[in-house]
Amino acid sequence: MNDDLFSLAGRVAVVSGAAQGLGQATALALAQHGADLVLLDRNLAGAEATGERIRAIGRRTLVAGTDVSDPLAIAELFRQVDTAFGRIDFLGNIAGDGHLSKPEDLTIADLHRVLQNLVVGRFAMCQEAGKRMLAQGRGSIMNIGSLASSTALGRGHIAYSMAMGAVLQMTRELSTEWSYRGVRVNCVTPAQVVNPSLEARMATDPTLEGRFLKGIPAGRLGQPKDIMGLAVFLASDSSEWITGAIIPMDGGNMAMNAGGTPGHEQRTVQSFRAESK
Ligand SMILES: NC(=O)C1=CN([C@@H]2O[C@H](COP(=O)(O)OP(=O)(O)OC[C@H]3O[C@@H](n4cnc5c(N)ncnc54)[C@H](O)[C@@H]3O)[C@@H](O)[C@H]2O)C=CC1
Ligand SMILES: O=C(O)C(=O)C[C@H](O)C(=O)CO
Repeated sequence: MNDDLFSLAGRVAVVSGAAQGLGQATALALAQHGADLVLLDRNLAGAEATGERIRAIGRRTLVAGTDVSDPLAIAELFRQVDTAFGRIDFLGNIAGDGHLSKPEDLTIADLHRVLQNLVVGRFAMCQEAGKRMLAQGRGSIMNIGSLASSTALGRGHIAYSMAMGAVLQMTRELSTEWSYRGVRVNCVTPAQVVNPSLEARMATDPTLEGRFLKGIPAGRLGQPKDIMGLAVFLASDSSEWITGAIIPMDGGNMAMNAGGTPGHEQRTVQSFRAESK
């Protein structure tokens, strides 16, 4: 155990989705605590910009425009990591985006695309990183799931929820298979965190933020910075006995058992009965 509870000096972390949002915040936090970084994002220019900030504080980087829905590209990336760093201590498995469609309108092609991106992509990343971590006898993986991993959101989240539910079970299975060999696997499940697509949806529907906030006792939406300390903790030796955990990062959403935010104003049972007469 390191003297500094949260030191990542000498560690190598791979972070997907590193161009912006939760991935970028994770990468910056890990670098601030001493880790060298492998940064990947299909937005290569964005990942490069994150890399510049990380090199400015003296850490080494490998930056790639890898699309995580392409398992061959992932395998190639990890070969490059072997050459550049020769080890992997932490995986922040974060890249991904949403997809909205009513269940009755969801095309099978879109369903495949969402599952390929969020489920196959997250798994291929875990598998490549995990094989190396198992060989080292240590490592930590942080999968990003969602409040949609364990509760229905409605409002067109069918494909996304199916995928994020799978990410949660993937985490539990991998933790069960790998933890006794030194590889920990956890799942962070955020509620609504501000990002460009969420902001665009809130701009289109001015009632949306208020409805989100009804499900968030902490009284505000999440910000990318909210993941920084948690990511450092999960990457550090301080979380040595934390594995298979589902960690809500949600301003209290799961605790109040509100589930997702309904697509309509809440109605009391009384008013619902009156309407149904
Ligand atoms: N923002 C939110 O409210 C929540 C987000 N999440 C999940 O957290 C993850 C990160 O979310 P944010 O940082 O807010 O999103 P974001 O949209 O700000 O950033 C996502 C990043 O991932 C990259 N990316 C997307 N698909 C990719 C692919 N196939 N290959 C490589 N890069 C890809 C994008 O280029 C972008 O840089 C996503 O998987 C999202 O589904 C989960 C719960 C809540
Ligand atoms: O509730 C919504 O609408 C969301 O978009 C939820 C979050 O943004 C999300 O991505 C859940 O994972």
